Amino acid sequence: MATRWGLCGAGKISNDFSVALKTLPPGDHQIAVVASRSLERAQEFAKRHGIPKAYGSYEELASDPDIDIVYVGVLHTQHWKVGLLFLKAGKNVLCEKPFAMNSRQVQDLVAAAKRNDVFLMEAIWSRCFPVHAEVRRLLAEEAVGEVKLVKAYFGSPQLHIPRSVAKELGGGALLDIGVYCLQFVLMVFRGERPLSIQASGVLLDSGVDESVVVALKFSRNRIAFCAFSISARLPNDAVICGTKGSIKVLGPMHCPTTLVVNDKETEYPLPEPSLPMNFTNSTGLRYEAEEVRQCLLKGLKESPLMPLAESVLLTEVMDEIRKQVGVVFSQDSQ
Ligand SMILES: NC(=O)C1=CN([C@@H]2O[C@H](COP(=O)(O)OP(=O)(O)OC[C@H]3O[C@@H](n4cnc5c(N)ncnc54)[C@H](OP(=O)(O)O)[C@@H]3O)[C@@H](O)[C@H]2O)C=CC1
Ligand SMILES: O=C(O)[C@H](O)[C@H](O)[C@H](O)CO
Repeated sequence: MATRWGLCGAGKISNDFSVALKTLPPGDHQIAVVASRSLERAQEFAKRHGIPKAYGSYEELASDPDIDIVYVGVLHTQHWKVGLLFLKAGKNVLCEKPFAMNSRQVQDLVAAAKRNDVFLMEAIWSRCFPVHAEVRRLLAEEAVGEVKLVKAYFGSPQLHIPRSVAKELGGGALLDIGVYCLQFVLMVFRGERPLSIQASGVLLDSGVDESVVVALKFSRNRIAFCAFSISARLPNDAVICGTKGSIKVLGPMHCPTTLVVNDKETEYPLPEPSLPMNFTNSTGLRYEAEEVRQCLLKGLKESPLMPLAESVLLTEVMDEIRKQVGVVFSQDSQ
């Protein structure tokens, strides 16, 4: 029986998610419906992607009994509101990153999932990539000795994109792309809460972060350094430095296909898309979709690859960084 998906939002990432699912066996994944605030946009999207049903409201999607899980692909300013709508309707939810605008909103989502006994996962798709699985395997066998330092960069010039720069649209580097650097560090250090966080950043006139650097300290004298920017192009790689060698995830580290372990390079190629995509390596969204399917088949309520407790910690770390660099959203006082 195929996993039946309902898409919330008919935008860019939903387009890529739909195309990525087409690289998986149709007996395993089907997109049953797409919902948009605009029925016309939903119908156009459904026609382009061969989706049988289109709704002009998220509420209709929340009431549809014939879907197994909702993919939330709307702006992160909407994740909390629409996530609660679906969770309270008893729907399983895969919600795009960042989970929500702050840790209080994330905790509300987690509480609603537990209260309604449904599956919930933050779509940190990176963790489902074969490269990240290999990184976890190498770390488990201490292939580079004791890890002492982690570095993760992500710079993507996107000041021309409204949702990247407007505060009311959840703009800023941290929530959009810094989240990938920080999640990588937490993955390497197995979800440990950092002992200290030191952040420094520069803000746009809109009050969102343009570029940020962060130093994090962990137990046993381990440290991490992250830099992320929506104006500068950075190498976008991540490096794990141990006492016996190094592991390098080549850019784009958030959707990687190349791993270098002690100077030995291995490729993990992606399938080609059947339709145009909006973002880099988006057929890699297939990996998180399959992770979700496997979780649902096992009756799990969260993914071991991105546990809800780690999503809460990740957002708490981002809250602290925002506090230090001076980015405040309206959602922080609601
Ligand atoms: N995993 C990944 O690789 C990526 C993840 N993302 C994440 O996906 C989410 C969506 O990003 P993206 O697809 O680029 O966004 P889009 O600009 O394409 O918007 C997505 C949807 O959000 C809704 N929306 C857009 N603007 C507004 C607004 N002003 N007010 C209310 N709703 C609005 C619309 O839904 P509707 O159709 O219902 O009107 C739209 O279709 C973000 O949270 C982003 O972080 C983005 C890129 C890559
Ligand atoms: O998740 C992402 O990839 C981000 O939302 C950015 O919008 C962008 O795609 C990075 O280049």
